[in-house]
Amino acid sequence: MTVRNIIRTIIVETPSKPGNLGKVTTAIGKAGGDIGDITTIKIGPLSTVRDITVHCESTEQLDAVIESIQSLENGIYVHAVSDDVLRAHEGGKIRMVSRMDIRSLSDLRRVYTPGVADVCRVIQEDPEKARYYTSIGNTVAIVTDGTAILGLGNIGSVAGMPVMEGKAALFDRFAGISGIPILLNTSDPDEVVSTIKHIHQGFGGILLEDIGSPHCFEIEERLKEELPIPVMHDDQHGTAVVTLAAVISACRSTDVNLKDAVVGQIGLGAAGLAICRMFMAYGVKEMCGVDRQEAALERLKSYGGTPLHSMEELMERCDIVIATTGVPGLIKPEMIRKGQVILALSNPKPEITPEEAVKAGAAFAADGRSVNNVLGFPGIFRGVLNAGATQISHPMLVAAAQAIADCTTPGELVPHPLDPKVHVEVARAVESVAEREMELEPSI
Ligand SMILES: NC(=O)C1=CN([C@@H]2O[C@H](COP(=O)(O)OP(=O)(O)OC[C@H]3O[C@@H](n4cnc5c(N)ncnc54)[C@H](O)[C@@H]3O)[C@@H](O)[C@H]2O)C=CC1
Ligand SMILES: CC(=O)C(=O)O
Ligand SMILES: [Mg+2]
Repeated sequence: MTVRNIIRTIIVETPSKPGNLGKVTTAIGKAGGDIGDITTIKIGPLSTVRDITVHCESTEQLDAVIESIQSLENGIYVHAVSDDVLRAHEGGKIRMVSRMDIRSLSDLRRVYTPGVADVCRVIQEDPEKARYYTSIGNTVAIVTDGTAILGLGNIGSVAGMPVMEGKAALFDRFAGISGIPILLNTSDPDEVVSTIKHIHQGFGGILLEDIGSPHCFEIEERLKEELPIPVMHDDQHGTAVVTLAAVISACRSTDVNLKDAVVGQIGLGAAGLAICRMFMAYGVKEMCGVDRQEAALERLKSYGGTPLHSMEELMERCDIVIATTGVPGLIKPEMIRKGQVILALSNPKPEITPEEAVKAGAAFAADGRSVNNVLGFPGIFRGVLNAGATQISHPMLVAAAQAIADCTTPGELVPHPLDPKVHVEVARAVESVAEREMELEPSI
């Protein structure tokens, strides 16, 4: 499938006669545009106005689509072109809402003063009760320092807020969890750790997001050690879980034994290194990697992986190739070996489109739209919060990957993210491992 990141709504007026909408849709298709929704806005005796959502590969293609419609003439007009994605973000994507109806004075006194004071006292006497009488146990901080926002780089945490709001929306939609974005204006590990430590008690868990490497590794490790609540850097472990699930499915379909396959990782940053660690822990014997930074190669080596000298060598040697570099178009079609599995996961644009990879001979190919950590993090946090676990462990992550793979229909690499079953199954798998671990090592 071609990557069509430009989504616009074109407002088109046509004469109210049969056949005119067909002319417009044909004109859009001829210029290479892909049609999404069509909504009729007005039907008059003489003319009809419709909103037509069009997905394009580039602004040049969008211009060609508009030109193609306009050239139809004979009463067919483009009135306006609006940017749906920007429009959808007007006012932000999330807000805090009350779970209580406040209609009477007695409601007010129950929700707020004086009634609330009794609840404060109950929690003061037994802080554990905050889990029952506040939203803390169902709230996760989504913390970024803005240094690795998608593949856009260090654009700052305010510019990254739309991503954090997106994660919060997904937490709510798929797991019923309140996600609260926290935008840091420091990426110094000491300051980040200290800031999160000072605010952690308002949250049931901490999701670190789009924090660049290598400082993300130290920040996560220290927070995991020092905080009594689950902490997970999603770009590391959420991505590794979903990638492992996708590769398990690909191996099932191609009759390849994953543990015997040679797996190559291009880009050994937050996502890439965690993917390597996850695959090696799963039992992959030969895990190769490349990165343009020597220190990243050293890190791979320290975990038992094999650093290679070039991407060409990796492409030549590996059966399964995963890329998380943030560099669009990095993998050229001529580098692909017949029968390879190619997961080019960078957002918003992959290292190679699945369409190009399959055309070049890949047996399976996917990008970051389908193999995306959205399949993991909502259920992972639902599971640990349900269990009251204080850590997210490696066995929980493997169980999450297995649950995702088990929800995948044959022929697909991963389930559809809107399939509610996948999030429920991930939560169930994580919760049951968490409970087992807590039985073995109950916290004091
Ligand atoms: N599909 C998904 O669920 C996810 C996708 N990603 C994507 O992965 C990409 C990387 O994200 P992070 O790991 O968080 O960033 P990062 O900045 O921690 O890592 C990027 C790594 O790629 C390396 N790199 C850059 N250009 C390279 C090249 N030409 N050859 C070899 N190595 C190169 C860098 O040196 C760095 O080590 C982003 O585009 C992000 O959108 C990240 C997390 C989840
Ligand atoms: C999906 C995601 O977390 C990323 O691209 O950074
Ligand atoms: Mg991310």
